[in-house]
Amino acid sequence: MPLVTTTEMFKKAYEGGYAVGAFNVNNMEIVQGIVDAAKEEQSPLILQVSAGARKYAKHIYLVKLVEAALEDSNLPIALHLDHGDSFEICKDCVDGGFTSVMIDASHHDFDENVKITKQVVEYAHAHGVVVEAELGRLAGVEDDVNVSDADARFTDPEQAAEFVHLTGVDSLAIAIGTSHGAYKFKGNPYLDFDRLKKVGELLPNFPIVLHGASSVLPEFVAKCNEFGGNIPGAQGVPEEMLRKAAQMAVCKINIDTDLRLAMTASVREYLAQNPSEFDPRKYLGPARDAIKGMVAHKIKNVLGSSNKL
Ligand SMILES: O=C(CO)COP(=O)(O)O
Ligand SMILES: O=C[C@H](O)COP(=O)(O)O
Ligand SMILES: [Zn+2]
Ligand SMILES: [Zn+2]
Repeated sequence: MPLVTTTEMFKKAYEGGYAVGAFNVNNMEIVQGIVDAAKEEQSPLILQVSAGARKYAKHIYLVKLVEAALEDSNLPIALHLDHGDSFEICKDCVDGGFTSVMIDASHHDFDENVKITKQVVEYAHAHGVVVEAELGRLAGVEDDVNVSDADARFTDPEQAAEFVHLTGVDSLAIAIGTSHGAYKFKGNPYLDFDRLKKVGELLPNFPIVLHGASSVLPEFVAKCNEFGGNIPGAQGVPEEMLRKAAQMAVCKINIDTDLRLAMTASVREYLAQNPSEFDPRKYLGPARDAIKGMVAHKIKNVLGSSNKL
């Protein structure tokens, strides 16, 4: 089966009250762990690549890994650019075989965001590629995504509706309280579900995307800290809230931090317990298994996308 766009996936997810997981990929073990889990669960899948991933692994290696995953799994897989910050990077990915791109011009003002997004939509649609955009700002800190808490702004529902109509975008990432990384909430977790509901009412049948949706699973944080790590006070989005969002207008749930934590916890544990081992396959194998287990859990118990091919 060739790569697919997200159009059909989102239509089914919207109607079925579940979400499709979009997992960030950076190397072979991560791709294999995710795809093996999706295969076991017979789930549709979005594999997404950030600018940082393209810098780390090179575009061509990631595309070839995903092509291998397609052949190996026979699943409907979309290959998506995560947080493209310019027309040029989106064009590069459209030309380079992706079936979906995100133009994140949310750091610009509304009119400029509309203008850049429209330009990407025009080019992508002419090449059979779908487009995700972002309105509102998420808080959080990661390599190529760095917005201070003070900058974070929740999405205005009326503006979201206007933005979608003006740009012709296929899906929209909104800010309702999630953030990137492992430190999402200082106190009790809170997501603005009334805002999400309003967006859903103003944009019927339109797929919404939730970024910063890792739940920062306590077992992985504890394992990292037990075996020499130092990530105190990490906190993610409770899985109960993700389930609720998936039943509403959210059709795509982005997960990266949980992959990083699963992998790092496993590598730390293995190396601490086997100090004389130095064969990378010995610690990357279990790390791949840890990713597979975590992703299978998400698909089955959180996203609800098992057996939805
Ligand atoms: O939104 C993300 C990628 O775009 C990932 O979010 P997390 O940091 O919560 O995994
Ligand atoms: O949203 C950001 C993703 O987690 C990707 O992070 P990255 O830019 O460090 O690859
Ligand atoms: Zn953004
Ligand atoms: Zn994101």
